[in-house]
Amino acid sequence: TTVNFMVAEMGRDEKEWEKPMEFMPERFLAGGDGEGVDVTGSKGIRMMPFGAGRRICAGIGVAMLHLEYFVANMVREFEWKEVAGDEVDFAERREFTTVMAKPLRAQLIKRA
Ligand code: HEM
Repeated sequence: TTVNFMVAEMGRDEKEWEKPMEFMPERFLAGGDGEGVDVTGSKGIRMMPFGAGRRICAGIGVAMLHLEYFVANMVREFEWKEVAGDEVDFAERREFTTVMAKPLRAQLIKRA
């Protein structure tokens, strides 16, 4: 039989996450409820962006390394701002996938 895990619902579980529907990336920093969260599913599963078990993403190591490297460089090199009058809206909008009602239109300013 097919068992379908509702991965998005894991991230909305109030027993696991403080204010799950709020965009709080700082929750993954020291002291936050997501500090050191195991994304491989070897200790427990609170989120599984790369799947889990035998068919877990084969690129998890390279993906985590390069995403951190990429984001760190983008933040170090540029100041990120919303375009005035075109602010982000995190509400969900259904398209083929679920997307943000108004995604970020970023204005990037090169840091001095
Ligand atoms: C943020 C980036 C990425 C995310 C979120 C992601 C996520 C996933 C997910 C959810 C699966 C399915 C796991 C399952 O079937 O249970 C998967 C499979 C896979 N991913 Fe990724 N992935 C990412 C980047 C990469 C990269 C950079 C590579 C290669 C360099 C890669 C290679 C693979 C391969 C080969 C599989 C198939 C594994 C198998 O079926 O045995 N992924 N990935």
